[in-house]
Amino acid sequence: MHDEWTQGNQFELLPAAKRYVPAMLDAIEGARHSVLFEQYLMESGHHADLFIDALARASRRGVHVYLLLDTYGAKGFKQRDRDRLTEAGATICLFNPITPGRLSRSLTRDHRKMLVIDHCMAFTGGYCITDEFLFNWYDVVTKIEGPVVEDWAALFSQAWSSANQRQRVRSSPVRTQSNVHDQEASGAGMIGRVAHGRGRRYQEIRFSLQRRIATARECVWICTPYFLPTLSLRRRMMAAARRGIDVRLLVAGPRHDHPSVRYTGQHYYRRLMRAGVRIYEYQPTFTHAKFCLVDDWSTIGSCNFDHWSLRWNLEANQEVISSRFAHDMRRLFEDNLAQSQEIDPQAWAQRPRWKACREHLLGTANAWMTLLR
Ligand SMILES: O=P(O)(O)OC[C@H](O)CO
Repeated sequence: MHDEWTQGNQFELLPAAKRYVPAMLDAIEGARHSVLFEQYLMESGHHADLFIDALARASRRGVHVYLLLDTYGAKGFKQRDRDRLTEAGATICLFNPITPGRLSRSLTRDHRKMLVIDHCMAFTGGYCITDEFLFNWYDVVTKIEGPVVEDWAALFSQAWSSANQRQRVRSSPVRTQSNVHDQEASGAGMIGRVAHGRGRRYQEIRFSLQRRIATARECVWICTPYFLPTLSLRRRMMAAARRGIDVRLLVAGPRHDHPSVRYTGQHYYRRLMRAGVRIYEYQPTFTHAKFCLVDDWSTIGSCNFDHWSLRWNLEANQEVISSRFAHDMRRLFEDNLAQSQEIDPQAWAQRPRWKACREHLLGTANAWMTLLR
C-alpha cells in the first residue's frame, strides 16, 4: 500500500515537455487494459487534444479509461472535449464540486498529477494539461515501473471511490494482471514508495522531507515553483546549512506565472542565505517543476511544499532511495542550476528599499492568511 517502500522498481526522469509528453502519449497508445488519469489542471487546447485523442483511441479499442479531474482545475476543460471522451467510452469523475456556502470544504482540491497504464507503468511530476506546459513552461516527470505502480493505482482508486460516493458514478477502476511480481522476484531495480498528503489530515510528504533534511549528511537540494514554505521547513533548511550541509533552493525566476508568489517567497531569502542556504532563480522560462534531493533520497511529484499543498490539497509524490537515481537527479539539478541566477547575498542586501517592503508586506500577509506553522 502507498507510503510503504517496495523494491525492484525502475524510475526514469523525463525533463521538459518534449520528453514527458511523447512518453505519456506512447504509454496510452500501448495500453491494453486500463488507463487511470488524475489531474488537477486541465484546459482545452492543443495539449489537451493530444491526450483526448490518445485516451479516446484507447477507449475505443476496449481499454478501460478513467479520468479523475479536479472540479476547479478543470473549469477550463470544455464540455465538448469532455463529450469526446465519454462518447468514446471513457469515464470522467470530477473531484469535490464547489459547494456554495462551504468554503472550507471547497478549498480541498485534488492537486495530484498521475497517469497509470495497465497497473504496470505510471507517470508523475508537476505537469498539468494546459498549452503553457506544452509550449512555454518547464517541468519534470518521472516514469515509474515495478511494484510501486500498484500503490499509485490504489491511491487513484481511493480518491475515485471517495469522489464517486458523492457523485454516484457507477463503474470503478479495474484491476488487471501486471508483471510486478516478476520484477519483485528478480530483486533488480530501485526502492521507492508513494508518499501522499491529504491537507492537514495527513501530511506524510511534508514530514518525510523534514525527516530527511534533519538527518542529511551531504546535500539538501529543493526545487519548487511556489516557495511559500512552512516555518518548520525553513528551520530545518537553515539548521542543515549551519551544520555544513550543502543546502540549495531552486525557484522560479522573473518569468513567474504568479509574480506576487515570487515576491512573497523572496521574503525568506535573507535569513536563509545568512544561514548558508544558496538560492537560485531559474531564468529561461517559468519552471513549474517540484523535486528534491537529499543525499541518495529523492522525491518528485505534485507537492509544492507550500501552505496550499500542505493545508488543503490531495498530493502525491514518488520517493526513491537509490544512488543511481540520485545521480540522475543531481545531474538534472546541475543542468537547471546552470540556467539559473544565484542570488548574491551582498547584492540582495542592497536591493531597492521598495522591493524589501513589498516582500515584507506580502510575506506578512501570507503568514497571517495561512497560520500554518
Ligand atoms: O498548482 P500547480 O502547482 O499545479 O500549478 C498550477 C498553475 O501554476 C496555475 O497557475
